[in-house]
Amino acid sequence: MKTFDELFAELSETARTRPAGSGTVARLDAGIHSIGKKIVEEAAEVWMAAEHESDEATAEEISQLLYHLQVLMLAKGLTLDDVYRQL
Ligand SMILES: N=c1c2ncn([C@@H]3O[C@H](COP(=O)(O)OP(=O)(O)OP(=O)(O)O)[C@@H](O)[C@H]3O)c2ncn1[C@@H]1O[C@H](COP(=O)(O)O)[C@@H](O)[C@H]1O
Repeated sequence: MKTFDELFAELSETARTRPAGSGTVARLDAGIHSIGKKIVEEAAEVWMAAEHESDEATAEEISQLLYHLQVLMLAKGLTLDDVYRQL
C-alpha cells in the first residue's frame, strides 16, 4: 500500500532514472496525447465500476486513474504543490 504522495515520489524517481522495462517510462515517452486518452479511458472505467461493480473494483479503477493523472503531471512537469494549491 502507498499514499498518493509516495506514488508521486516513486514515479518522479522512475522518470528521472528511466529503469528498463518501466511502463511509466513507456507512457511518458508516448506523450501527452496518449496519456490523455488513457485518462479518459480510466475515468470511464471508474464511472462504470461505480454504477455496476463492487466497491473494491471501483477503488481499483480509481487507483489506476490516479496513477495516470500522476503520469500526466510528470509529463507536464507539474508538482504536487502545483495541484494542491488549487484544492
Ligand atoms: N500504480 C500503478 C498503476 N496503475 C495503473 N497502471 C497501469 O495502467 C494499466 C491499467 O489499465 P487497464 O486496466 O486499462 O489495463 P490495460 O488495458 O492492459 O492498459 P494498457 O497497458 O493497455 O494501457 C495497468 O496495466 C498498468 O499498466 C499502473 N502502472 C504502474 N503503477 C505503479 O507505478 C510504479 C512504477 O511502475 P513501472 O513504471 O511499471 O515500474 C509501481 O509502483 C507500480 O505499482
